[in-house]
Amino acid sequence: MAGYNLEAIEAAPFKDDLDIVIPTIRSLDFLEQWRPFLKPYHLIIVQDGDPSIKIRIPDGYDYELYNRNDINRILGPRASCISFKDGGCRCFGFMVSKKKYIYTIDDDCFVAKDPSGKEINVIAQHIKNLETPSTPYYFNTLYDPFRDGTDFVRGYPFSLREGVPTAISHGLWLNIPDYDAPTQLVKPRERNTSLCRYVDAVMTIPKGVLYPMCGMNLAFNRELIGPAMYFSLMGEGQPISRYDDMWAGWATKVVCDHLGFGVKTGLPYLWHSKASNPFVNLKKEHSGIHWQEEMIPFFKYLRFSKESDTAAKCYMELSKMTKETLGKVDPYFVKLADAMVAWIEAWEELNPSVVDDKKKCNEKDVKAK
Ligand SMILES: O=c1ccn([C@@H]2O[C@H](COP(=O)(O)OP(=O)(O)O[C@H]3O[C@@H](CO)[C@H](O)[C@H]3O)[C@@H](O)[C@H]2O)c(=O)[nH]1
Ligand SMILES: [Mn+2]
Repeated sequence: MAGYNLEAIEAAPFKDDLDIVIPTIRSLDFLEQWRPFLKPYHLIIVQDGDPSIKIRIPDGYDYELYNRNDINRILGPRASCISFKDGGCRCFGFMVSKKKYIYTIDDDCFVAKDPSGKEINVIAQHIKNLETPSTPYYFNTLYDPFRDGTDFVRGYPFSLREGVPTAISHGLWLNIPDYDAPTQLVKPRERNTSLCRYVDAVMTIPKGVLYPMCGMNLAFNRELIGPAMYFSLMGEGQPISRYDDMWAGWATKVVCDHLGFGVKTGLPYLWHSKASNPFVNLKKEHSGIHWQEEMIPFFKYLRFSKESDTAAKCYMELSKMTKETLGKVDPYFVKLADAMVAWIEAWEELNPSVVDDKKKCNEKDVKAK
């Protein structure tokens, strides 16, 4: 793999460039097992539910902890855009981070082993995925050409071999797969534990193709796509749940396609341990199962204007399109569209440097002319 020193990426944990965001309603004992891999990093823990409950965080980790009182204090009226009693609250951690990369993981996920029995360093693999280009415009039949021991195949145009910057790295799961409730109900004992289901591949999701992004083993470049990584309004008071990450996945994919960024899926795997209750999940996600037949064509056919040249501008335009088109499906989408605006306004208030720098550059350009 020309030009990329995998050993350097493996060794350099990028600890000053990456925050780990964990949504939780439980204690964080799962971090004990992750210590060899996650301890060097700064954690942003978003405690959901009752803020008066004290959660236990294992010693030795460097972290900041936010509960609902903190979210309300920091965001004021805009706090209503952050889900309550739903794992989607994690996106608050994306907003308050100041780092280039985010890795987000659920608290029922553990270290998995690859077919050789070696423990998988999810951070090292995600960083490799994010630090090497994506190839969304032409499919490479040997999958990720930037991995050690592989390359572009014959017939791959040299004009496309530079690839594009990678914005998102979507990891997978052994043991409990991310199934929806109906599938869980008909296949209650299905486990992804046989090594033949360990697919040793990383691939770019082609431009124009959507995918079901799961939030439990996910990394992304905050500077490229952060403002669009809004885990939509779910949980208490909302008619839909367990679609927070799906919405974020569809939205970030269309924004990446528009801005020329890439999305990869595949390695790394982790071990998902907790099968949530399929009957509870059915109640939570039934609207999503119905509405996704409308949401997916909406994302598939939408087009951004050329003026939308940043993730934040795309997201503001997406909010308008959501209200106009999906608002006819259900009033929930009108509320969601407003929440999307509040999210961007809050993001820009907490992250002024990027927005202001862009404005200053533009003003300088104008003066120079
Ligand atoms: O009200 C809540 C519920 C959960 N959390 C935290 O969010 C994650 C995920 O919770 P859990 O593992 O119980 O949920 P799953 O049924 O496995 O589904 C989630 O995992 C993915 C799909 O499998 C997707 O991320 C979710 O749909 C944990 O860290 C909980 O502590 C919460 O903050 N608030
Ligand atoms: Mn889970």
